[in-house]
Amino acid sequence: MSVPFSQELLEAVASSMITAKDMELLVQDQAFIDGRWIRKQQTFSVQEPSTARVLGTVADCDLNDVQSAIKSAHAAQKSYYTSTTAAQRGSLLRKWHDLVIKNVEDLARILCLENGKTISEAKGEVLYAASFISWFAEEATRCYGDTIPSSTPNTIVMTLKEPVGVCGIITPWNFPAAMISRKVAPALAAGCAVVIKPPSETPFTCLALTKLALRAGFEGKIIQVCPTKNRQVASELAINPLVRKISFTGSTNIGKNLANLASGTLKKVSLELGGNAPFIVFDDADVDLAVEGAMMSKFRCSGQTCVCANRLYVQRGILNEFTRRLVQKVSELRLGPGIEDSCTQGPLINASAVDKVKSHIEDAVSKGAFVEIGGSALDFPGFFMQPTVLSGATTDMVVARDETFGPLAPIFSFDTEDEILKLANDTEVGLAGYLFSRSVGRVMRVARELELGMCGVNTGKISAAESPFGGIKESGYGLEGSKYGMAEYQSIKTVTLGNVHL
Ligand SMILES: NC(=O)c1ccc[n+]([C@@H]2O[C@H](COP(=O)([O-])OP(=O)(O)OC[C@H]3O[C@@H](n4cnc5c(N)ncnc54)[C@H](O)[C@@H]3O)[C@@H](O)[C@H]2O)c1
Ligand SMILES: O=CCCC(=O)O
Repeated sequence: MSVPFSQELLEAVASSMITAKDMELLVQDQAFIDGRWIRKQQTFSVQEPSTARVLGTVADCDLNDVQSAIKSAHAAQKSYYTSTTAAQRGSLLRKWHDLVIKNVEDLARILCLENGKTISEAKGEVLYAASFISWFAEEATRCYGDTIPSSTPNTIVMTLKEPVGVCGIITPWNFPAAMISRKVAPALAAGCAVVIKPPSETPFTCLALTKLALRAGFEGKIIQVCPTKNRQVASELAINPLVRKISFTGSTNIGKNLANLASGTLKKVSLELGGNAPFIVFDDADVDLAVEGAMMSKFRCSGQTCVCANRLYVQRGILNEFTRRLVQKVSELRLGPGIEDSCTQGPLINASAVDKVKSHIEDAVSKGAFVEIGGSALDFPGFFMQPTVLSGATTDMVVARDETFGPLAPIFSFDTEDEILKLANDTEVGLAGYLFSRSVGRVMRVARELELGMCGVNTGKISAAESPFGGIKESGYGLEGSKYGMAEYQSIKTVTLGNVHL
């Protein structure tokens, strides 16, 4: 873990603001409503997490803007669906995908600057975001209905899959590109129109993706983007009766709040909420693989992913060896501004994210945990927190219950399978989890008993366009990606064709 930053590196960062060339091509600071880019008097600023400077300002939409966007999307949605075939919608998505790939460097730069993740992670995220677009370009043409043997003579029962209508899309800052494309691509494939409220910390990536979608040929009113810092304005998406579906990714409390608001008009709702992932290493695991998995799962995006390992449980027989090797790997990380190629860990999103990690460390240490490596925030204008490993973590510590959402790996120990299942499931959320063991029997037993939506076995990498993504318990409901992802944006209509001999 190398700090402090060198003079060269600081200079590289100083010259890293979004350039005029990017501005012309992809950077956009206006809202997109009713097929037009709208400049607003009222704006809000976006901070660069690596320097705490203002990266730019963006239109701050008011209630009127959001209502106009919804009305316009509603007016346009039906004809979009009826005037396009599934193959045509797929083809538009493929063009969008190709433009995203063509612009991967610029998109990654914008994403890296506004989010802070390293440039290589940012490129990885843009490719990941693109993979959802191409996946749903294919799925568009595979939305089969059923014909059902009827219990009534001379009758055919069939089902039609139809778009739900206007979809409100609300996403978080930790994946500024992928969280948008994972929702917008299936919605457009199904024939819906979308009104997007991008995260106020990272709106530029969403606006750039929107520009590319328009270039690909999507009709302007099918995609509307309303950046706003005002939560009440954003919640109009959950309230307005013209919106028929709300798809939200973010924290559990806001998700519950939006679900309550959406119940007023009984909208279809998908919620991808917070996690508290257990990462379980049994004595019979391949330790190198487990350490590699922990590095990937814990330190991706500096620990700010919903599927990040939050609690590392290691069986006592390999506790010391695992801890030693993990600490060694963490010592090789390079913390610094994401835009600098050689850095492997970027800053956190803002000062309160750093404070949260610090408070989890302080609480754990006050209750007996030991800081094996890291432990401090950097005294630097950006929001840098050292990757940290704690040993001796126990269940009374805040880290056992709360999603840290930062680069903190607390190591707990356990002895038996029964004990670890109780510990792992002792949380109100159930998004992702990981387990490492060479025993197939154990893997199947434990994977079945874990209360999770997603379980990585002998791997820290579980996210992919083809894999169903979603949680259980208070991590929400609904699935994204995969063959199930389209259904979230469709309703099934049953058509009963009677007296077919007529
Ligand atoms: N399950 C998943 O797929 C998944 C993926 C990424 C992040 N997350 C979770 O998201 C959280 C981190 O993201 P965050 O801090 O941006 O979450 P957040 O809930 O604060 O914000 C998410 C989005 O909701 C908006 N928002 C906030 N209050 C709102 C309101 N009252 N009405 C309408 N919109 C509102 C925000 O502006 C942002 O766009 C973590 O808990 C993480 O686990 C979950
Ligand atoms: O933060 C949650 C989403 C990240 C992912 O898709 O793996």
